[in-house]
Amino acid sequence: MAGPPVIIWEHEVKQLLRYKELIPRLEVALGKFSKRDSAEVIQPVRTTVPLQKHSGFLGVMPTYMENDGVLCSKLVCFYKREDGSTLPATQATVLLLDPEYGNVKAVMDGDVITAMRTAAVSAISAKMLMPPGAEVLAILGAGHQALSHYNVFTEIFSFKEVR
Ligand SMILES: NC(=O)C1=CN([C@@H]2O[C@H](COP(=O)(O)OP(=O)(O)OC[C@H]3O[C@@H](n4cnc5c(N)ncnc54)[C@H](OP(=O)(O)O)[C@@H]3O)[C@@H](O)[C@H]2O)C=CC1
Ligand SMILES: O=C([O-])C1=[NH+]CCC1
Repeated sequence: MAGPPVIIWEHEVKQLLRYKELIPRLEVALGKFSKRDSAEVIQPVRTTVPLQKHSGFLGVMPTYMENDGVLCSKLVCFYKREDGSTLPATQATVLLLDPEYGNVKAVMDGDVITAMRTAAVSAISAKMLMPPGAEVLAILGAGHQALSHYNVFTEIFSFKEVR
């Protein structure tokens, strides 16, 4: 069981996560969530702690998948930044725990996970809702989410133009 947690740094997460594997896994996880079966997924609504002095929030996002033996939580801080600020708008960490013993098995950089997971679920919903023959992808903003959405949408769909 125990032993120190593995630390998975940002560059390692980047190497390990691929949309072509992430999307099918998320589709399965979303399907399990929709079943409302607590042995499949327990995922309470995110708890947020206001960081008023810093115009931000800490979000705590736990999930337990009993049948898959997965217990984890994301911790994400997000902020309203001043115009022109170079500080990150969000910073996230994901903890993986052993559900039987409760020890932390892995501490993962959550920034790439946040960027890719969020874009991947947008792509999954677009697969279902996008009109066939859509030719133009429009993205508002040009930050982290814009880039990850650009990456996944251009990887799995064919657009003539991106605005
Ligand atoms: N649902 C989820 O799971 C997640 C949601 N988010 C949300 O997604 C959003 C983007 O996050 P992220 O990409 O990390 O943030 P970034 O700070 O990397 O990017 C934000 C972008 O929005 C632009 N922007 C800000 N204000 C305006 C405005 N008034 N009009 C037009 N553009 C504007 C910024 O432009 P400029 O740089 O010029 O200021 C920047 O390009 C945030 O609201 C965040 O909370 C993020 C992660 C996960
Ligand atoms: O779910 C998430 O990771 C976030 N929601 C808003 C900012 C980050």
